[in-house]
Amino acid sequence: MAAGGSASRRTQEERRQERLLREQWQAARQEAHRWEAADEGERRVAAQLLVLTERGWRLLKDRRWPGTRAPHVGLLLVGPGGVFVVDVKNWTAVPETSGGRLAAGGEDRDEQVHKLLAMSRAVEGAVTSLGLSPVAVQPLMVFAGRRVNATLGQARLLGEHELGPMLTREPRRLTREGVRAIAELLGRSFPEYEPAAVTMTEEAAPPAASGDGDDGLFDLAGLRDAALEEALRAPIEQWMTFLHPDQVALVRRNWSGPARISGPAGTGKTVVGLHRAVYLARRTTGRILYVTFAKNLPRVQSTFLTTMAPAVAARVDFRSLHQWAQEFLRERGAEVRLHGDKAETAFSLAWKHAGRDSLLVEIDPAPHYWREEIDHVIKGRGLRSFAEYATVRRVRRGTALRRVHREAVWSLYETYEKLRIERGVHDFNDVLSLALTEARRDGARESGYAGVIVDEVQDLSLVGVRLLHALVGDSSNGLLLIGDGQQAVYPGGFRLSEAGIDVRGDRGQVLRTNYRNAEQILDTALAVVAEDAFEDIDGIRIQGHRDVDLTYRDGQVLHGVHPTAAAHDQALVEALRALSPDEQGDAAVLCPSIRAIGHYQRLLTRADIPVCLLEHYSGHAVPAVKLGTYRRAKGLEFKRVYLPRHDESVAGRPGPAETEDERRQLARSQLFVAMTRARDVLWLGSVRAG
Ligand SMILES: Nc1ncnc2c1ncn2[C@@H]1O[C@H](COP(=O)(O)OP(=O)(O)OP(=O)(O)O)[C@@H](O)[C@H]1O
Repeated sequence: MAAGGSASRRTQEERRQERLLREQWQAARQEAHRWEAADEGERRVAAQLLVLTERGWRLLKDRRWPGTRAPHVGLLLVGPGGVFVVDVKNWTAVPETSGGRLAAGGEDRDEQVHKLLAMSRAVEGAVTSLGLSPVAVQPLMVFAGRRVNATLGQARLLGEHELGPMLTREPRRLTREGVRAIAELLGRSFPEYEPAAVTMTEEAAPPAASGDGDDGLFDLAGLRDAALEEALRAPIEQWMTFLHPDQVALVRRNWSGPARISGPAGTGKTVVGLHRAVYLARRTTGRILYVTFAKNLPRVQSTFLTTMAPAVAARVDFRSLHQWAQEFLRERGAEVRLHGDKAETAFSLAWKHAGRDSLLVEIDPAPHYWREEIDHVIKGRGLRSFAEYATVRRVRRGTALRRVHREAVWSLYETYEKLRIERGVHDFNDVLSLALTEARRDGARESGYAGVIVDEVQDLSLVGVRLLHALVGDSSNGLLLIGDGQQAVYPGGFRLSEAGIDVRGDRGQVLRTNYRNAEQILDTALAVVAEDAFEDIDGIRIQGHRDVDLTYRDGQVLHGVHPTAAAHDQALVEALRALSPDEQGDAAVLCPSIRAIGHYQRLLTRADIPVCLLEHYSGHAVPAVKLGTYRRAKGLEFKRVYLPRHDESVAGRPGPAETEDERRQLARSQLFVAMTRARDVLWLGSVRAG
């Protein structure tokens, strides 16, 4: 019954929309018919755009571009889907795109695209003062009497048939008020060419479109379906369209070589990175690589970019560094035998032969610390000889090692390598080193990437950064590194100069306004790392307690100390149960270790609270509480964040290890990252000691 009822409501709504559109189309045809400067094809295209003006869009005709000798540019269209700079073509020859150029009838017509792009850039510049990102400005060439749907770099090419439905399907990014403000600004910036340029013809008779079928390629059914979908679609998030003007300036910046954007947590670094990816994808015909260290983040970021700019999404590759490196090696036919477990076994044996009875146990008896030393210091930095290791600055490894200790580490490393090679397997570091060798063999021009953007760069190894640099070299706008040394969640580190990357002067930019966290939350998080000065990847030392500008938002930090672990867990369950399903979907429980994840997954499942592990999260709304480690939460954010037993990982552990301070500092950085994922509510659970 219910389904039948909704089907008939849908049919009624379809009919209503169709009637409305037909009326609007006929009125628009009559108005367009009176445009003197246009021929019949252009009038039909104009009529389609006039239909949109009945649906919340504003059309600015015959605009002049002041201060240039460029001819007038035709139409500017502003609507819920953004700003479109429109050039209508009524060519007798069929438009073709090949080799990234526009042609028709065997003649190159690419200069037409260049003119349109130049105008589009002028429009992008004009709307910067309103904080409108270039992603919301699109050059559009429309072909009267044709069916076309293509992109050529930044320009979209649409036929008369596709125009109305495609524009109606654009993501909803501007409100009615936004459309009005932008149209007014553009009206002032690009005045009408000449008041007389668009005049009425003498003959004001209605054209032959009064229902006798002469609708050209007007796709009534397509537009009807798009209009029905539009009513159901929620607007996309504000940050996908509007930025701070300083952020827009970074998105549009022309850098003569590698560049870096840094800034404390929540200052919009990733947001700038995503807009920049779209900007570069539109400026070039090449591919853009967007890389992070974390495995789950690329999926989430790809979802965001697809929502922001569906037309270029397929040209931006979101990858984790290791995933990308493996694909790269496979494509080149290079053999990779990555086998984490067998490599781990090789290390365990190496520890037995060359570690557990060595001097190293004086410093730390746990093999894990020495595994990290090999991974992050020796192999992560691509060290080849003991001479190099003997003198290397061990960035973010505060525990001092004397020469005898370094000799013992080197002997452990050599034993591990021998056993690993005997087993015929590679570890994660080997994958990056092999890829670096391949990339250097090919040279930057062969990589096919017009731009590489690295997010959370502080988590990469030196070899990883060298690899990504090798893909684009020092080309203009080639490499953009985004990150914040304070949020390093892995041991070890490097300086950019060691990778041969120079970001001095205007190529190093800092963002300072936090848009994410309520003040109380940020204060609580900063208190954790207040004493931990750190060295950023540009080699500059920064105090733990940084000055950050806050955008006003109210929030809460709830700290509960419970007498027992069971009472603590019960309090967590009750806090999550009190949330509505939507609120649960915007909440995350974060833990320092994988073991703790298992515990809380069982706890929440038993309490019938839906759970989505962060490793399966893709950025789409899911009505379930997210659950993952602090490391997995990197780069993400949630309205509510729950940190059970949050103080235990940063508390000291019993035992003599000299590495304890270093470990605790790393644990504080991880806790800081976890806390700064919270926008509105940060729940901190503790179990009373003793
Ligand atoms: N100009 C802006 N206006 C409003 N909100 C913004 C703006 N820029 C960014 N934001 C919001 O700020 C939040 C943080 O942005 P983003 O994730 O890019 O920060 P980040 O610096 O990469 O953070 P982190 O280093 O902690 O991962 C996001 O919710 C984003 O929506």
